[in-house]
Amino acid sequence: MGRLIIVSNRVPSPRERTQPAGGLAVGLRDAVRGGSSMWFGWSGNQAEGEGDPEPSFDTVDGVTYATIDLTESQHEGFYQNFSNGILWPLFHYRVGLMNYSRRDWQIYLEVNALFARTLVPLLKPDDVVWVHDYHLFPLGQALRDLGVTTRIGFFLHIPVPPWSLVRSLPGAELLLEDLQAYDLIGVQTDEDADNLNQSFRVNGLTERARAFPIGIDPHEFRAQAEAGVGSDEAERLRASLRGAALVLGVDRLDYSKGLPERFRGYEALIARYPEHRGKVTFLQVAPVSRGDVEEYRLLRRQLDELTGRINGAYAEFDWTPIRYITRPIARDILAGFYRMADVALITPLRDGMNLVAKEYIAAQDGESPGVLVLSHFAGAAPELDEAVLVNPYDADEIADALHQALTMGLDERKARWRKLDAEVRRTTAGSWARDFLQALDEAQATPATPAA
Ligand SMILES: O=P(O)(O)OC[C@H]1O[C@H](O[C@H]2O[C@H](CO)[C@@H](O)[C@H](O)[C@H]2O)[C@H](O)[C@@H](O)[C@@H]1O
Ligand SMILES: O=c1ccn([C@@H]2O[C@H](COP(=O)(O)OP(=O)(O)O)[C@@H](O)[C@H]2O)c(=O)[nH]1
Repeated sequence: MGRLIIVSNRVPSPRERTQPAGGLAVGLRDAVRGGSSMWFGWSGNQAEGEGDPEPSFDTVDGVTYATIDLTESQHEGFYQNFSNGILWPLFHYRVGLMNYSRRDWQIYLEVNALFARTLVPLLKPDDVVWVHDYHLFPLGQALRDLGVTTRIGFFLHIPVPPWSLVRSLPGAELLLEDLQAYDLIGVQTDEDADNLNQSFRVNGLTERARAFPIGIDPHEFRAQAEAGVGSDEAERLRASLRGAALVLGVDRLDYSKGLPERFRGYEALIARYPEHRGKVTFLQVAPVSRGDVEEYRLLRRQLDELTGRINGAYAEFDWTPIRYITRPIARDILAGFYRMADVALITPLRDGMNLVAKEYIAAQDGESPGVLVLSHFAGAAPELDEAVLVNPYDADEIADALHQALTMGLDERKARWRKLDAEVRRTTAGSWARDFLQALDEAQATPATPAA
C-alpha cells in the first residue's frame, strides 16, 4: 500500500507541547503515529503576498507535515465565515445562527480549489487520500477534476442534521453532489449516517455514509494521567481544593458545548442542594476558540457575566463555586486533572463525538473512579451509555445528575466505570483509522472526471 495522505484544515504543530485545543488534531495524531504518511493543511499563518503559496515541510516521527499559508481574506471567507459562521452552526442544528453570504461560499470553493492545486504535485499514484471535515467538503471533487484517480475517503467530525435542516443552506445540493467524489464517507454515529444518507437519497445520489466513531489512545492517556496527578499543577490544584470535591468541564469556548446551560445547571445544584455549598468546586477549562467569529465573542461575554453573577451570589470568603479559565491547558496536565476530578460535567447541546468524555474515562483510577455526567447529544453518548446521561437544556436535570454523581457509592461508580472503560478501549484512535482505511480499500473506486 502507498502512503496515507491526510488533509485537514487544522494540522497540529508537531513540535509544540500546547496545541490549539480540538479533537480532530488529537484523534488523528493518535491514529497516524508509526505509519508512512503526509499530513497536508493550513499552517495557521497568514500569507504575505498574492499568488499560490508554496507548502512548507517538516518531518517528525515518519509523518511529513506539509502546510500552506492563507491570505487574510481567504482565512476570513473560508475559515471564519463559511466554515465556522455557516456550516458549523447548521450542522450543529443551529440554523438561526447561520450567517450566509454568496461571497463567502465563493471564497470557500476557491480555497478548496487552492488546496487541490497545491496538493496534486505532492501525490504519488498509489497514495490513499483521506480528507477531513466540513472545511473541505468539495476537495474530493476538486482533486478528481485535476485527474486524481486514487482512493479518496472523507471523514466528517461534526454531527449531521436531517435533510429538512441541511436544505436551509443555499447550494446544499451542490455540496452533496461534490461528496459523491469520495469513495467512502465516514461520520461519527449511526444517526449522522442515517441523516446524511437520507440527504443523498432525497437528491437522487448514491448513499455512501457509514459510522466510524473516533476514539483516543487510552493506554497512552492513562499513563499520562498517572504521571499527571504528580505534576506541580495537579499538586497546586489539589491543595487549593482543600478537600472539596472537584467537578471538571473541559471544552473549547463554543456555543455547541452548552456552557451557559451547564453553568445554570451547576447553579441549580448549589441552590437546591445546599449541603454541597463549600464542599464542591466546579472548574471549567474553556480555551478561547474562533475568537474572530461574532457568536463566539458574544458567548465569551455571556459566560464572563454568568460566572460573575453565580460567584457573586453564592461565594463565601473562603469558597468560590466556579473557577473559569479561558486559556488552553496542555493535554498531559489536563490528564492529571481528569484523574483527580470526582465528576466530569460534559453537556454539549450537540457534539460530533467529544473526546474529552473518552479521555476522562481513560484517566480514572479503577479503584476509585469518578463519575461521567454526559449529554445525550454528544456523539459519544451511544457508546458511553453507562454515564449519567442528561438533557443539557434542563438545568434541574443537570443539578439532579450532579447530586447523584457526587453522592454515588463506590460499588456503583466502579461498575459503571468498568463498562465505560471497556467501551473506550474497544474503539481507539488506531482502530478507528484502521477500520476506516480498510473499508476505503474495499470501497468501489470512483472513476476520475476529466478536467473541463
Ligand atoms: O480547528 P478549530 O476551528 O480550532 O476547532 C477545533 C476542532 O473542532 C471540531 O472538532 C470535532 O472533532 C472531534 C474529533 O473527531 C470531535 O470529538 C468533536 O466533537 C468535533 O467538534 C472540528 O470538527 C475540527 O475540524 C476542529 O479542528
Ligand atoms: O485546554 C485544553 C482543552 C482541550 N484540550 C484537548 O482538546 C480536545 C478537545 O476535543 P473534543 O473532541 O472534546 O472537542 P472539539 O474541541 O474537537 O470540539 C481534547 O483532546 C482535549 O483534551 C486541550 O488539550 N487543552
